[in-house]
Amino acid sequence: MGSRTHLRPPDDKVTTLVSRLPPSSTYFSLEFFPPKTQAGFTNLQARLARMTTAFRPLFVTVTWGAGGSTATKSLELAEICQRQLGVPTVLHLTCTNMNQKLIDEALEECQSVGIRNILALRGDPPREEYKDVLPDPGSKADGEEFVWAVDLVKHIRRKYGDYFCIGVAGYPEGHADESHPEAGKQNVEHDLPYLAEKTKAGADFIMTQLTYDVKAYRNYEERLRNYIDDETKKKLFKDIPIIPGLMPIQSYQIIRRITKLSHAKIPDDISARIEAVKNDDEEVKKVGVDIISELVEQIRGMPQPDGLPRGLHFYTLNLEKSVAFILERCKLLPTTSESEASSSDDSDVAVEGKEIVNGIKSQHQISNRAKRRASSVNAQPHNRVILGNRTKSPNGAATGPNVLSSITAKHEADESGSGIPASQPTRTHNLMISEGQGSLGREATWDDFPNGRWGPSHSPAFGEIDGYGPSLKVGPITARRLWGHPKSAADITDLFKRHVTGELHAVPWSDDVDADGVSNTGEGALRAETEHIRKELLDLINQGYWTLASQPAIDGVRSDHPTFGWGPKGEGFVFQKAFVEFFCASSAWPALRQKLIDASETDISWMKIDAQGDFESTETVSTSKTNGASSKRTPGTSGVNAVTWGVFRGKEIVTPTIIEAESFRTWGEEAYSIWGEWRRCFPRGSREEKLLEELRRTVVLVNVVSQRYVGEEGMALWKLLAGN
Ligand SMILES: Cc1cc2nc3c(=O)[nH]c(=O)nc-3n(C[C@H](O)[C@H](O)[C@H](O)COP(=O)(O)OP(=O)(O)OC[C@H]3O[C@@H](n4cnc5c(N)ncnc54)[C@H](O)[C@@H]3O)c2cc1C
Ligand SMILES: NC(=O)c1ccc[n+]([C@@H]2O[C@H](COP(=O)([O-])OP(=O)(O)OC[C@H]3O[C@@H](n4cnc5c(N)ncnc54)[C@H](O)[C@@H]3O)[C@@H](O)[C@H]2O)c1
Repeated sequence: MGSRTHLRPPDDKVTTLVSRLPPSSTYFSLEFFPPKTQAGFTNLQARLARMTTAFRPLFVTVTWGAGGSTATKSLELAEICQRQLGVPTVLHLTCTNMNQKLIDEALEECQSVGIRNILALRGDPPREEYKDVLPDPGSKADGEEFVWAVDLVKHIRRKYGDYFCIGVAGYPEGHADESHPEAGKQNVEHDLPYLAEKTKAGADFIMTQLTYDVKAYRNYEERLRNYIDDETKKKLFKDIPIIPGLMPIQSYQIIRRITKLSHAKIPDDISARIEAVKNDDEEVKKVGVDIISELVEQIRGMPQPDGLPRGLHFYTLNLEKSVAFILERCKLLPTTSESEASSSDDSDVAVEGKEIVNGIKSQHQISNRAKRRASSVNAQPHNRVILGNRTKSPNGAATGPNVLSSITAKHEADESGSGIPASQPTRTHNLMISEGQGSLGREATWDDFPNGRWGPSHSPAFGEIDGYGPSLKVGPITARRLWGHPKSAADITDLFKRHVTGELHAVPWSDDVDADGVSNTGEGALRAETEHIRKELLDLINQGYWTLASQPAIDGVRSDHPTFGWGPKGEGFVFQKAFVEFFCASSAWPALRQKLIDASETDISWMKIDAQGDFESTETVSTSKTNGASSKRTPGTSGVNAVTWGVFRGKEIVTPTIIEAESFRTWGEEAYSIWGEWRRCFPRGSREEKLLEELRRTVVLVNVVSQRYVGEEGMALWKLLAGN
């Protein structure tokens, strides 16, 4: 054990919580990731308070960025969940590609805040350069090396005894990566001996990769339950909790990307239902709720070993509405008492009044601040999905002390409950969240386009797709296959040219690429809209502007337009301002900067950042000019620029793509770390490695938007940038 003084922790181990549930009951857990931006973090706290109060999961889990990239934020979030909200928390922890001292620091920190559960993972395959990064002397046993998740399980057991309850990952459709290409693409049988090894080393429960394939999941669970370990000749997984991972469907783009990233198959019938509504986000969410609710029912119908409660794990992506609908539809929530029902029309009182205790009160105060902030950008308070057949659960509510009042609370549940005691108006809250009623409903926005182009940075879901941190998305072998061995800036220019002509489907910064280097969406290298500005983009690339993203100006085309349309079909019009984002040499920046400053500020807005985090924009320059009394605009405005918007019948204006300073800065950090990851695909000291490091240090990242989108003026951006 570590040397620090620790709180006497409650027995919040997942296995203990499960053992206290009534036989054959159903429980669920929720996964969250640390948001990228400070505003997102603040808003997530409010959302967590709402979700844990209203949904009462048995426990929550907090992800860990691969290589420790989110270490501080993950620990902060886990502490908020465990201590402030009093919800038993599982911290995910990976063990590869980071200074291994971090692992013990994280485990010690968990002890000091009373966290009793770790999901022990490998993370990305280990990279050579991390082999020498040893932990502090004495913390590792001789010969101990972190290569697989089992090494972390062993380390935790050796050093921390049985303080932690340990979960490990399972893969119903098989695990896939470059570390064992000889095993074929995905092979459940290949994984089983290693899952057995993790269990024998001390794992207490298995949590699975997300799946939409109920047949594959049924086979997997059956296979595990009947698996006989070669060494012990025992049925090793006979009664271990196996918790299937389910991800609510938030948008067409997200499900396409996430299933590719996680190598999960979408069965044909499910795929057809989603494809049929793919251009209408609201419909996708509705159908998604149906699909996941059906999966939940099918999984609940599968036999469990005697009396073992059935667990379900929801990957929330920090979003709340779809989960609220699914929990409601599947009757996974405690019922509403009469008094609760009567409070539903008076939601502000119900939320902020006497039933909210201790820390949670302040959480709701935070959420009110968040509400005010949210209303300033992209607020869509009346967004709602109407679902039929909402019935009240026939089972009684769970009883017990108030979990939110103390971290030592016990967790008990009846047959339908989730395991968290019910002294809050939980079902009422849930209905408010899903139906958009009262203050809870207003706060619980859909975050409609959280991972589309660049949604609002204040969304807790902003910018993440899997919550495991920034990444090149492919391993070294695939990176070299896709992008070759760059030895000069001209080689990089060539890659970008090939990308924009459609010959190469991804550059290292593209989202649309999975671990095998294949397009995620299957829609090809670029969106169809890019065709309209291909010539202009190629001109820019030839000038040394390596373009990463762009869009042409659009002046009110119908929402069912085959190239530019989105949103409810035939019910509105969509608009876009032209923009482009690119890297260019820092030596080219002063002249370009001057050109942008000389352009009319009402026509152009721009932002620039470099590897050191030096940020400049129209507004910072404008502010400094104001100090010299030459500005034409109000300084210090928020830096928020809606560049795509839609006007639909009966709705507020929808703004799926917003360019703003905070998200640009966050993206900038990620974009430079991708240079760093690409560099590591080559041997130390090689020409390629030196070139990529040199470029990482010296290029600047620039984003330019033209405010003019009407008629001929829509081409003004390209003319400005092309002109010398
Ligand atoms: C529920 C869940 C949560 C996750 N959370 C995170 C997270 O927060 N952050 C993050 O970065 N990633 C996360 N991941 C992703 C995970 O880190 C990756 O899937 C990783 O590639 C494998 O991790 P693992 O723990 O399954 O590794 P392992 O158990 O080590 O297995 C990795 C692969 O290697 C094989 N293998 C294991 N041991 C050996 C051996 N001795 N010899 C040969 N082959 C072997 C296995 O069969 C498997 O194919 C999560 C995954 C799941 C399912
Ligand atoms: N500025 C920000 O705040 C911010 C934040 C996050 C992400 N990003 C950018 O978004 C990209 C991924 O986001 P997304 O998946 O939502 O974008 P996306 O897939 O919607 O792409 C945006 C548009 O850029 C075009 N495009 C793609 N690659 C291009 C290239 N190399 N050159 C010119 N145009 C190209 C696409 O065809 C599409 O029209 C990242 O690569 C990054 O450049 C920017």
